[in-house]
Amino acid sequence: MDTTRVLRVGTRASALATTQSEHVAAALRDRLGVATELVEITTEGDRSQASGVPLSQAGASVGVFVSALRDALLTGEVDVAVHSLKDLPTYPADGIALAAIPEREDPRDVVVARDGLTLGELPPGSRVGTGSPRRIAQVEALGFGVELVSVRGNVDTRIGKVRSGEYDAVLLARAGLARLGRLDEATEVLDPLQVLPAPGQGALAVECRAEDDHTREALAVLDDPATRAAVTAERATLATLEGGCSAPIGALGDVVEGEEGPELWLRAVALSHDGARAVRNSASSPLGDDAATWPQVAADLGHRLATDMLADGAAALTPAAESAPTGTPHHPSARSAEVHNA
Ligand SMILES: NCc1[nH]cc(CCC(=O)O)c1CC(=O)O
Repeated sequence: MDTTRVLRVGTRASALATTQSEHVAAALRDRLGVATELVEITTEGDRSQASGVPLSQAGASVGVFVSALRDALLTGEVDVAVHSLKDLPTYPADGIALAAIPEREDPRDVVVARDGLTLGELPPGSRVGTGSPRRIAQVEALGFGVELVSVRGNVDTRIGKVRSGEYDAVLLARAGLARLGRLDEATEVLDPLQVLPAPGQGALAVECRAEDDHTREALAVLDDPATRAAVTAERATLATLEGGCSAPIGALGDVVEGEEGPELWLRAVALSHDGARAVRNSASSPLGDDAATWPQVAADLGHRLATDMLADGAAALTPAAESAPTGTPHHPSARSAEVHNA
C-alpha cells in the first residue's frame, strides 16, 4: 500500500477506546508500514455521560457510542473507525464496511470486589455495581442475594467506587481491564456457565467507508477468521432474538479443532430481567476448510439457535410493554449488543 499516506484512525476519547484504537493503529504500522494518526471523536454517549443524563434516556439503545465515529468516516474526517464490537447494533450501516475483526481478548466478565472477594463470598445485601441488564439478570439468577446497583462512567470511575467503599464490587468485561493493563484488579473471572458474555464482547470492530477499496483491502490483514466466525454467530443469535423479544441476552461462540476439522460451538441465554426465568440453548456446526465460508455458516448457526430459543419461550420472558422503551424510536433490531455505559 502507499506508504506516504497517513491513515487517520477515529476513536472515542476514553482511556479504553484510545488504548484499543492505538492497538489497531500499531498493528497497521507493523503489518503495512503505513503512518497513522489517532483522531478523537466525541460521541453523543460521552456527552450525555458528562452531563449525567441516564443513557437509557439518551438513545443508548441505537448505538450511541457508534454513530459519531461512523459520521466521521462518512464525511471523510477519518479513514478507519475502531469500536468495541459489542457496542455495534446488529443491523448493517449504510456505506460502512466491517473490514476487520481482529483476534479477540478473553470474552468473559470479571468481578472487581473489595478485599479480594468473589461474588459468592460477598455477604447478602452487598452492593454490586453494573448497568447491564444482561449482567443483572444472570447475577440475580445465581441467588446470592447481593443488591445490584447502577453504575456510570468509565472503567476507572467504576473501580474507584469499590476503592472508595461506595460499592462492594463492580462487574466489568475482562477485555477492558486486560487492554488497560489492569487485570490484577479483578478478584474473580466469571465462568460462562454462570454468566455468558455479551455478543461480541472482547472483540474489536475495524470499519472503513464501503467504497474505499484501498483501505478495505489493507485492513483485511488484521482480520481473524475464527473470531469473526464466533462473533458472527453471537450477533446472529442476538439479531434473531431481538426481533422477537426484549430479554437480556448472553451468547458465546468458539472455534475448536474437532476430529474432522474446525467446528463452531455456540451457547446462548435469554433471561427475564429479574433472572427468575431463562431459556438456554447450545449448538455446533462443522466449519469446513474454506474460511471464506465461515461467516455464512456462523450466521446460519446463530439464527437457528435463536429460532429454537424463541420456540422454547424466549419471547415470553419479558412483558410485551418492555419491547418498546419509552422515548426511544422503536426499530425491531435497534439494540446494540449491550446497552450499557462505558
Ligand atoms: N459498553 C461498554 C463496554 N464496551 C466494551 C467494553 C469492554 C471491552 C470489550 O468488551 O471488548 C465495555 C466495558 C465493560 O463492559 O466493562
